[in-house]
Amino acid sequence: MWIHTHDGNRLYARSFGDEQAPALIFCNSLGTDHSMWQPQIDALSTDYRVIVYDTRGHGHSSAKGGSWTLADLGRDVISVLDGFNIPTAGFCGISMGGLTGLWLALHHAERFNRIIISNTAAKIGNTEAWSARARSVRSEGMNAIADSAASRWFSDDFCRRNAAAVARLTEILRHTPAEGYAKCCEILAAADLRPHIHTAKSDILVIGGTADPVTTPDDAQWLASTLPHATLAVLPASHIANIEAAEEFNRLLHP
Ligand SMILES: O=C(O)CC1=CCC(=O)O1
Repeated sequence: MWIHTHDGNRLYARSFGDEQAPALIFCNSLGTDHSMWQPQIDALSTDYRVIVYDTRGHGHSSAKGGSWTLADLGRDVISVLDGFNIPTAGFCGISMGGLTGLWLALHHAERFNRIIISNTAAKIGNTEAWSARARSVRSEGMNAIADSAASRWFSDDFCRRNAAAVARLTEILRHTPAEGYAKCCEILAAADLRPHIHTAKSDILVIGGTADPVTTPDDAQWLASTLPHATLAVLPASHIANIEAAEEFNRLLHP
């Protein structure tokens, strides 16, 4: 299904499972697409209506307009729910998708009956590095960033044992439109929810990865101790914990 956003973009979205089942919407990380949630689609769509979509600028979704903000990513989630006529849902987002979940907890808490944020932080990385990455993909293309992705996303051991799965995800990054990726880097350069998250009213499950070099276990710990209503789970994984520790991740979502 195509979802039209408030600012003229078009999002590619899919629904799996019984339309009457409780809805759970997933929000992907930078440089990936909806297919990163295949382990969750497989495990959860028997009991949930699983909604996945490609974040703007990624996969089949468009990358129109001037600069974007974290609010645009959050409003896109609401547009997807509205497009499927879903009044309330669970939300699960990873990395940039997790930061989007924090924004939703602050601005649209009434639409979510649970919020799960994985491998994320209230401020991911630093502003200058994201601006430099945006400049680099615009001028050099996606190859360099794709060649180095596996070491940011997965542990060495997981890469050795799961070369095909790792290659699949890094090829998605290689084929992500540079402009869409760059615009999302600029969102991350500007987004900083550290001053605000103490006001969040939602119950939030924070998932970290023991070996995550991007959003570290300390970031997860800080989130869990600063959010007023949070639970922390740290999985044996690097940054893309929903794939590297898929079984444990699914157990947290479907206790
Ligand atoms: O640098 C990466 O590729 C990891 C990452 C940072 C934010 C995000 O969504 O993914």
